[in-house]
Order: sequence, then structure tokens, then C-alpha cells
Amino acid sequence: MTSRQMILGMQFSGGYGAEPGAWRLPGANLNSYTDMDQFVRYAQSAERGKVQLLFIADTPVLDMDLTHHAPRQAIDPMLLLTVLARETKRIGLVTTASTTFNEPYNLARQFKALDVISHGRAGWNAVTTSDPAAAANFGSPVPPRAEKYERAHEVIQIVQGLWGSWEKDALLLDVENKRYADMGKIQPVNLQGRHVASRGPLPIPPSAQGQPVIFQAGGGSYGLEIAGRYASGVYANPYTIEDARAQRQALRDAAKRAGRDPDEVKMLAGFMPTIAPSRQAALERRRFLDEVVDLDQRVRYLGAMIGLPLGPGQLDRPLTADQLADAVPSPHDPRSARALEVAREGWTLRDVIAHGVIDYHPVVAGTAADVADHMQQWFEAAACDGFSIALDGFHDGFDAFVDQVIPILQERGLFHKEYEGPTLRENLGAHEQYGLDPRVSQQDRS
Ligand SMILES: Cc1cc2nc3c(=O)[nH]c(=O)nc-3n(C[C@H](O)[C@H](O)[C@H](O)COP(=O)(O)O)c2cc1C
Repeated sequence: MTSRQMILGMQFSGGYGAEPGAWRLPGANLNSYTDMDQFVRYAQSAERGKVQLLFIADTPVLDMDLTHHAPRQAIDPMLLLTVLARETKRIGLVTTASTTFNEPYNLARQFKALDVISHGRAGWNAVTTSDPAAAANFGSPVPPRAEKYERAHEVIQIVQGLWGSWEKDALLLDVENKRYADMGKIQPVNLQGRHVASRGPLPIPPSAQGQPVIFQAGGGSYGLEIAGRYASGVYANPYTIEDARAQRQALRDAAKRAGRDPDEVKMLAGFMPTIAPSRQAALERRRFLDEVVDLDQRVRYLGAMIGLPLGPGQLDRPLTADQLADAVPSPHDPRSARALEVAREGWTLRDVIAHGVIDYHPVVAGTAADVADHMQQWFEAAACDGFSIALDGFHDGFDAFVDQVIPILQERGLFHKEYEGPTLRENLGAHEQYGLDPRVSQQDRS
């Protein structure tokens, strides 16, 4: 039994699953994109498994061709999480919102409202937004990176300032003395930055966890600094254990530089499991999902990954002995070594691709035990503090993960058997914070 246990977050996307072809899976509810009952069922399944949080990635743009693929984004993450807040009791509710294309007052108000509505289970993944098509929806280009991140610091600090604009005991509810609140404890914040400003206070009292938890995702050295200073959880996208360990160390160092304890920041590694009764069945499921994928383009990309000029004509054949002798993993794509390893096992190129070697997170297509083994290996190698799970298809994936994978992790002592408490902070092991972290604001004044 290990004492350190993993944090699990389940990703919610457009409603069908992480794979663009998930909407076609036999048994899937074709209306999942807009059917709130369906989302509630998935959230309740994850909560049955004691999963710490649900996470909705988001970019405010329709950035895909819907001819064959279902939408990647939720119709509106805040509204969806508000629905889920009413139908769940313990699971954390985290979504992305842009620091570039939102005003801090709106962010502070909406997330704190969600935090109060959910009794202390809200989290904000603060991202700067890098997609020009998303920027176009707000009538402006993506600002230069340095400016974008300067604004991000200001926005997060103002949001946290506003969250703290009611002291913890400001709400009196004293009927006898006719005092609803203590206005001496509800104060403006008067924060003025170069890009944004807010007077405050917010019209919202503290939640059961005080205020929402900050998350962060990606973004090189600028992103690391945001994570190190403000985040309790970080979404990362490593492909190998070595890569993950390096990312986690960089994150821990960034937290230390900000004057924080590195254990306060939990790195969740993205992971895409396909769970089936056998490896063969898992591969068949992924071949079906790949029917809506542009495989010609993927074969060419696979070729670039392993240094061979591959074309669609070879889709249903494995690499020849000569090709295998010439193949070299590309140093530019961290997925390449795994792609070549799978190709060396003699699979056809269609099946190499079905193993998920070109997906945006590491993929394990196999049994529940295969999935648990991968998670155990990464976790015990200190490659992450937990996982952000992107299930290929939700309609059967949530129950498969909860009923088959989680019991194995629990049996191995790797995952908790009960929620630590009613709030997201308690379940993440996130430190108490109300308003700005004094360690961070202290730094700003120096
Ligand atoms: C695991 C992971 C999850 C991400 N989730 C989102 C998201 O939900 N929305 C978004 O706009 N960007 C998301 N990003 C993108 C990053 O926030 C960041 O914008 C990107 O890494 C580019 O960095 P830049 O903003 O410095 O150009 C994510 C990145 C990673 C690695």
C-alpha cells in the first residue's frame, strides 16, 4: 500500500467522447451534445467512482468541420457545470476560461457563483487562448505572448482579490439584531493593472471552500510561471515517463520560485484509455472510431514520425523488413518511439494508428488491467500526481472506467476509496486560500 494516492479528473468534451467518431459508437445517445440528462448520468457515474473532478476543456470557437466529427466543445461549460452542480454532491467541477477574452469581474462572479451553488466544488482552468479563430470571435487578434501573459497575471490576481472581497465571516444572518451582513467586512478591492481593473466588491459571500481552485494548462515558461504562482492543479500533455518527470520537476521548481511548497501543485497527465474485454476488442473499437478519421493523412504523418515515405497504399500492410531497417523515430515528435515500437510488432499501418500512436494523449487500448498497469507505472515513477482521463466514448466508457479500472487502482492502494471531504480543495489536498495568496501578493509589492 502506497501512502501517496492519485488524483483523477475525467474530461468532458462535446458529450460523446474524446474521439471525434464517438458519436457513431453502437449504443451512443445521438443527442448527447445537447442532452443534459446524459451529462448528469456520466457525472454521477464518475462520482460513484470517487473521481475527484470533472474537467471541461474549452476554446470559444467552432474550430472543426462537423461533416463527420461531433463538436469538441461543450455548448457552454459554465451552464453545463451549473446543471451538474445540482445533480452531484462531491465531485469537483472545473472548466477552462480565457484570461484574454474575459473581464476579471465576470470571471470572478461566475466562478464564485458556481462555487457557492456547488457548495465549494468549483475550479477555474485559467488559459490565455492561443487560437486566432477564437480571438476573431471577439473581434481582435491574439495579443503577443508577453502581453497576453502580463494580462493573465493581472486577471488572476484581480479575480482572486474579488473572491476575497467578502471576509469569511462577513455574512451575519442575525435576525434578532437585524443585521444581514457586516459591511466592514465587505470591501472594494480597487485593483488597477496595465490591462484590466476592478473596484469590487463582488455580490457573493464565501463558498464552503472559501473560493474556487485555480488550474493551468500548457504554455512553456510563461505558463509555468502562472502555474507556479497560482495553480493547485495543472493539466499537462507528456507522452513519455521521462518527459512527464521533467515537466513535473519544472512545475515544482516554478512553485518553489514563487515561494510555495511544490506539493501544493498537482500535475495531471492526459491519458486516453480504450477499455474492452480484450486487447483485440479494444483495437476493433478504435478501428471503428478511426472510420471518420483522415487515415491517408495519418499514414503520411506516421511516415514523418518514423522517417519513411509512407502512403495510403500501404494502409493494410505492415512495414517491410527493409522499411523497418530504415525507420528512425523523429526527435521532433515525442510519440515517435512508441509508434515505431508498435510498428515493429508487425501490425498493419491501420492497426498501428488504431493503437493511438498519433493521438493527443498517450493511449492504452486494452483491458481494465492494462489501463490500470499504465497508470500505476506512471504514478509510481513520479511522472505525475494523477491523470486527466479522456475516455474515447462516454456512453459506456464512464461506467467501464468506474466499474473496472477504479476498483483495481483501489485494490492496489493507488486511489482513495472515499472522498476526503465535501469540497474540491479537500479532495485535491489544496491549501486553504481566501483572496490573493499573501506569498504571491507580497512578491508583487517587492
Ligand atoms: C493539457 C492541456 C490542456 C489545455 N487546455 C486548453 C483549453 O481547454 N483551452 C484553451 O484555450 N487552451 C488549452 N490549452 C492550451 C494552453 O493553455 C496554451 O494556450 C498553449 O499551450 C499555447 O501556449 P501560449 O498561450 O503560450 O501560446 C491546453 C494545453 C494543454 C497542454
